[in-house]
This record gives sequence, C-alpha cells and structure tokens, in this order.
Amino acid sequence: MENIHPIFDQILKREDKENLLRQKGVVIWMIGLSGSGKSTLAKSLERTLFDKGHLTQILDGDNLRTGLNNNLGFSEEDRTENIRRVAEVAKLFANCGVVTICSFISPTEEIRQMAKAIIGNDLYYEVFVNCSLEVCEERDVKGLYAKARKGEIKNFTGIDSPFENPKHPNLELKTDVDSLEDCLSQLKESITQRIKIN
Ligand SMILES: Nc1ncnc2c1ncn2[C@@H]1O[C@H](COP(=O)(O)OS(=O)(=O)O)[C@@H](OP(=O)(O)O)[C@H]1O
Ligand SMILES: Nc1ncnc2c1ncn2[C@@H]1O[C@H](COP(=O)(O)OP(=O)(O)O)[C@@H](O)[C@H]1O
Repeated sequence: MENIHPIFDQILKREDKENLLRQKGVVIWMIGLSGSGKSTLAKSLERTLFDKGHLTQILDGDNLRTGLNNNLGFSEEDRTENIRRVAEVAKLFANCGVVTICSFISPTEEIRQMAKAIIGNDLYYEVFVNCSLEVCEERDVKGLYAKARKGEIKNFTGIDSPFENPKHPNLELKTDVDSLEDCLSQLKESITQRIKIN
C-alpha cells in the first residue's frame, strides 16, 4: 500500500513478551456449529488458565459482532470479513504473548485457511468442537435453530448455510459423545502443554 510503512524491526520481540509472561503466545481457534460448546469450553479454559497465572483473552462471535464487526451479517462475504478482522486482532494479542481463545463457527475450509494464513502456522492452534447438528439443535441454547427452521433467520449454519468439518485440526473434541468434564480436561491438557515455555 502506498505511503504506508509498517514497522517490522521492533525492538521487543514476541519471545521477550512471552518470557515476561512466562507463557507462549498462541491463537486457539475453536470451530463448531452454534451450540456445539465453543463458548462453554472457551470460558472454562480461560478461568483455569487465569487461575494458574496466565494472561488470556477470549474473542467470540457474539461479542465481536456487537462492536468491531457490527456492520457484518451472515452472508458468505460477511463471514469471511468477520473472520479476517478477528484473525488480525488475534494475531496482535498472540504476538504480545497472550493466550488468545477464538470462538467462531468459521464454517468453511477456505475461511479457516485464511485465518491460518493471517495468524501464521506457528501461532495457529485449531480445535474442532465436533457436535452433530441433531444434538446442537436439540440443545438449541439460544432458540436460534427453532427460529431458523421456521424461516425467521436466513443463512443459518447447518440449516441453510454450509458447515464443512475441519480435516486436520490440532485437537478434536466430541462434545456429543464425551462429557463436558472429559472435553475440558482434554482441552486444558493440550493447551497447558502448548503454552509451556521450554
Ligand atoms: N445465520 C446465522 N448463522 C449462524 N450463527 C448465527 C446466525 N445468526 C446469528 N447467529 C449467532 O452468531 C454467532 C455466530 O457468529 P460467528 O461470528 O461465530 O459466525 S461466523 O464464524 O462468521 O460464521 C452464533 O453464536 P454461537 O451460537 O456461539 O456459535 C449465533 O449466536
Ligand atoms: N461435552 C460438552 N462440551 C461442551 N458443551 C457441552 C457438552 N455437553 C453439553 N454441553 C452443553 O452444550 C451447550 C453448548 O453451548 P455453547 O457453549 O453456548 O455453544 P456455542 O458457543 O458453540 O454456540 C452448553 O449448554 C453446554 O453446557
């Protein structure tokens, strides 16, 4: 871009900030249908890490869409822009050494590849919160599936908008098979390893 001069030679590196915080920065990218368990798992992970002295930040769809992304809806184009902005923000946090927990449906492989390309392979840690549409719909935590079935919400993921299962996540949690307690311990164990300073 003309007349824009990004600073690449920062005096302080991510490693310096990670050493200060005694943790590795990471973007934990949680993917799954509405009602699959992303927010529940993200909040519990954050609480556990915080209680152990880690600095964390949750970014999630419902919150970001009331602020930074409040001009975006659920068309394919808007979802792509939603994820592009979030990935950029997540990268800033992770480069400060923060354990950044992103909870977004991120419905297609293309969208996720974009997020990964922005964040970078070294920081991106993909978690598939796998739950069948049937169980998500049964849970219907926010009553949105009922509305979508009645045609009151258009482009609802899983109903009239696509969701592709991630092919090679770093971690897969089967929230319609394993208990919440089991899923949480799998998640906490893998993230605790991931953020450990050697
Ligand atoms: N049409 C449609 N489809 C899917 N979800 C919808 C829709 N309309 C509103 N909601 C609510 O928005 C939350 C999903 O936003 P995301 O930013 O995660 O979506 S996306 O990644 O851009 O696809 C989602 O939150 P979660 O239930 O936490 O996933 C819903 O509460
Ligand atoms: N194994 C599990 N993992 C995560 N959530 C579960 C599990 N079993 C049942 N649940 C319940 O499913 C619901 C998931 O809702 P939520 O976390 O808001 O989903 P999302 O953020 O993906 O829309 C919660 O009520 C949660 O208690």
